[in-house]
Amino acid sequence: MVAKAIVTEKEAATEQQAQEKLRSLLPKEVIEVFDKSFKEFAKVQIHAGLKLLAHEDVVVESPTGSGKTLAFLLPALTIMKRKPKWEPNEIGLLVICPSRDLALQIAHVGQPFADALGYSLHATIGGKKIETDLKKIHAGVNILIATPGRLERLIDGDLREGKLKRMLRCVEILIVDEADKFTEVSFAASMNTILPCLPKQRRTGLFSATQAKDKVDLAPFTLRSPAYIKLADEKDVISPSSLSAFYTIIKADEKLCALVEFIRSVPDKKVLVFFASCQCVQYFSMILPRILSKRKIFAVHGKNKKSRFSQMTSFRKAESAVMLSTDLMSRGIDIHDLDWVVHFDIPKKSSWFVHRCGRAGRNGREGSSLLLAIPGQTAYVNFIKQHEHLEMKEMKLKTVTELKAEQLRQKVVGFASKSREILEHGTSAYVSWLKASTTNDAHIVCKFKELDIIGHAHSFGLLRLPKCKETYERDVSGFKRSEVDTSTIQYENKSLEDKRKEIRAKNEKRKDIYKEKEANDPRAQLKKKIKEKREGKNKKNKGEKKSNEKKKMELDEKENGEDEKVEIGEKRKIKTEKKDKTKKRKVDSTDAE
Ligand SMILES: Nc1ncnc2c1ncn2[C@@H]1O[C@H](COP(=O)(O)OP(=O)(O)OP(=O)(O)O)[C@@H](O)[C@H]1O
Repeated sequence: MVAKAIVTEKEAATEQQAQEKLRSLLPKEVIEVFDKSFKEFAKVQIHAGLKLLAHEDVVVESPTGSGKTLAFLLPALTIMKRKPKWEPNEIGLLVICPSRDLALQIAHVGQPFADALGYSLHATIGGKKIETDLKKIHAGVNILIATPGRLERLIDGDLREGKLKRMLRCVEILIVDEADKFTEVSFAASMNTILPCLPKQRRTGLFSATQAKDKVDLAPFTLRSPAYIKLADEKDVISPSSLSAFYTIIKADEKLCALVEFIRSVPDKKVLVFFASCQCVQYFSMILPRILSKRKIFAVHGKNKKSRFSQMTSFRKAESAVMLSTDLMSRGIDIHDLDWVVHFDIPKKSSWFVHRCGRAGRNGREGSSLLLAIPGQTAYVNFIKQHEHLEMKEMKLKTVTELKAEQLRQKVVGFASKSREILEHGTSAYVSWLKASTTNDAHIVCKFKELDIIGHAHSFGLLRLPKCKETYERDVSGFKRSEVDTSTIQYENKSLEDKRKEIRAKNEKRKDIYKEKEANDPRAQLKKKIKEKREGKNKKNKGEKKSNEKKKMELDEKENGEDEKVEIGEKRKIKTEKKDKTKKRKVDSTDAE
């Protein structure tokens, strides 16, 4: 597959001409909806739109927040409009994206255009019943926005009727948003189910801020001599020029204190904090509201599927708030007034880092990102600069002190000492952090064995250091173990506590019954006696055995010694006899000579 030359500014003539050219190609319904919200097309919308409308496949790489969503929706809807009528059971546009939240966001952007054109649009994401979704799609869909896993399950679930496959065979445009994400193994199975259902004679557009570095990874999409459109801001980097990236070096013990002090320093800003795992988001969403009681704190992660949408909506609406999230929100999510992105932990893949940063500084609006790095992670700053072309400047968090960190640790230990939920979530969060720290792609530059895991345990406010593979091999003597008896810590949730008490009582009762049974059961008594006797005997035997063994060894030594002596004596005797014989023979022979 020989790709065409990279599209450059020259090729698209002047910006104004290009604007007019694209405007002339779009249906009036689309223009009317677009003009309600925007004045002119973004650069990526011009370049991608002109290529797609010229019947070319495209691979588009454009900075985060540069307007890629409309860059594929506008031309895709225009291509659909070329067909006079779309029947309810014909899907003309299929958009695949990696997360539910992004699918809903794309549907939200595309709905007004679909309504204006009279097309039915549906976003199919996990969490709803397969049958319900299939029923809705069978009733009639022209534009389908789907997460791959969900679409795979719908195709598998519809095999009997096969109506969905027939609908997919009408697809004229396939759009894959955050396309490089689909080169990850986790999506391979789903894509292998979906792609063969689509007609080969279609337009395909792959969009992302970071396209796959190896073009071989794009093979499954069967692109036909695609145009590679690579747009970058002035500094020729993936991140927009409106984004300022920082890092700060803090001790592991002071990490939570650094996050709290930073959030306090931006009271009227919108902050998005990224953690390494769901468990960390769950845990810190329990303790941060107790520390920053005046701030609105929201949380989204893969486990809170039900409340995720409402948390996102509330965060979007809030003037100033803090959102705690996993990398679920690292791609595509558009919160146009987000001011800060904070990396509490580094992501699993370094390419996700720039996507995380790109949640801020969108579409020309100023935004910033801050990496909380601990000693041993400074190499990560250069790693990102080298691999992701994102330069970070150092920032000092002056209000963070050892004393404040220790006071905060004791405060969190206090929370955990009164709430079993916090105690248990803290431990599982810390264990998940340990595992994440050994599996990210930067462990080459940030070696796990150099990470201060004890300092992190203090930052998590743990009462006990969990026993697991990662802590097992380490010197944990520096850990500040709390004297609180954790078995006395109760759940805040009454029903949970009652259940725990019930289980403990049952266990105690079982132990008493066993003891009583053993005391009253002659056979058990006999068994116990025999066992004791045997143990006694064994002990005695062991003792005797040991002493016998010792005696035997002594005897052996002795016997061996004697045997050896005898042996040596006999050997010596034999030798002397031999000597005598040879002497005698000599004497004889000399006589004979
Ligand atoms: N032509 C335009 N003029 C002004 N703003 C626009 C235009 N097109 C899109 N936007 C706005 O820019 C913001 C970013 O758009 P979008 O989410 O499509 O960016 P993106 O490139 O897909 O970002 P990401 O790489 O993070 O997915 C949105 O708030 C959107 O409303």
